[in-house]
Amino acid sequence: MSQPRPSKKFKPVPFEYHQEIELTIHALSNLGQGIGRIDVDAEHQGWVVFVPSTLPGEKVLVRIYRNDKNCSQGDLVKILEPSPERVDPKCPLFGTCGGCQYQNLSYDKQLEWKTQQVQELLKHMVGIEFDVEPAHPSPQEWNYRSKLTPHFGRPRNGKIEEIGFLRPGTRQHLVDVENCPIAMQEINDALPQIRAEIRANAAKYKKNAQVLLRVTEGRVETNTRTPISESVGDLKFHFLAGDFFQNNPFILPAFTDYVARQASAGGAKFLVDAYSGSGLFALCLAKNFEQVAGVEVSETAVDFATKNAKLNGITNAKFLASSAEAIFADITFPGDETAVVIDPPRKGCNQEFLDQLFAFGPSKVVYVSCNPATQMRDLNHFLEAGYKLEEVQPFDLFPQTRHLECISVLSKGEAEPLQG
Ligand SMILES: C[S@@+](CC[C@H](N)C(=O)[O-])C[C@H]1O[C@@H](n2cnc3c(N)ncnc32)[C@H](O)[C@@H]1O
Repeated sequence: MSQPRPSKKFKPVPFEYHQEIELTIHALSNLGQGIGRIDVDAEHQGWVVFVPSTLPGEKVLVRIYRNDKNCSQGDLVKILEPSPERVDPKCPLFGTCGGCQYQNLSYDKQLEWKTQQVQELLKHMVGIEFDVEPAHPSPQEWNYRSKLTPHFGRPRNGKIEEIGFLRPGTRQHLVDVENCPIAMQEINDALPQIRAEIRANAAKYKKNAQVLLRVTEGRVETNTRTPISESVGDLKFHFLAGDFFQNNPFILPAFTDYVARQASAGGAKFLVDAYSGSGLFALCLAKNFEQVAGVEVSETAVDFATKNAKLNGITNAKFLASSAEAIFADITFPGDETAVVIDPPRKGCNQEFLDQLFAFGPSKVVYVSCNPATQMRDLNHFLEAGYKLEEVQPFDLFPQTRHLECISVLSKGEAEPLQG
């Protein structure tokens, strides 16, 4: 058998290509990989090695495939001493499919690591030691996702091959996914027929594509332009199947209740919901405020938010189609009596938005984020502008994966104790 050869770019320091080393894993990275440190030689002491599918406390045999400037990357060859927290993954594709990173870790430990990850980001990116609240668990650990978007490549020799998700660490290699244990049962029931239809219509696809499967009222919708609905507590939301809506419905009542409790704790009379989508926070929180304004860039989402207010009999909320960067131009609420909920896309807030927000000067800010790293970057600006960090509460909207939502609560001046 011929020996595997490195690419021309391979840098053979400090390890040779496919060198096997024993390593003890001590932490998880924010990409969900195990992190180990090893003293390689006098020049490379405490050298960091990243290894997917490994857990803290485990002793493992690793095969190195890349050396970077400050660290190396390896593949797991063998677990020499497993962690007591290791569990059997539910999905036979775990480790091959890039969708989940933590199926091999008990759920309690997943939550602990997510909490610790936020704590460490606060230390390293904001420079503060802060007691993060324990991550709020999802009531459902499996079959929770109401949306799945499997990808597929354009046909080769007239045939569509894999329909699924990227392999870990690649941008083009797909793994075929027939069933996904984190997707709702409705999605898994619909998948075989949808996959068969894609393959039967292969000639239609000239480029790489993806298919949407979105659960609504016990069925699956695939047309991104079809209006669908979802209930959160006693409110009903309509939105286009392809537009943004949080995709773990089981945790949403606790998630929105937390935001409501925090936003109203300081006694603000008015609420601004920036990046408001189809009105989730604005409408769930409206009963706690005299007036509410939502701002959102997607005109269809604003139309739905306006209709959702009417549908739920809410009369004190209005929605504006505008970029959040120009959000306060049309807001007449007094800043010191206003709470602001911010829920931006993964890239976080830009400076233009933050400058405007600080000039408006809300008494309270509840910052909801699906990307704690950009949230921590932004928190530095809040602290510089005189806001105080009151509480940081991760919510696990994405069990079995490295993802989480993180809520940071900020107030202007002195923090007031929470009621109730
Ligand atoms: C993470 S989603 C949150 C939506 C809503 N808060 C929810 O939970 O359903 C972010 C939203 O920001 C909107 N968005 C993106 N860039 C924006 C911008 N510059 N100004 C206003 N809204 C923006 C997107 O259309 C999307 O609806």
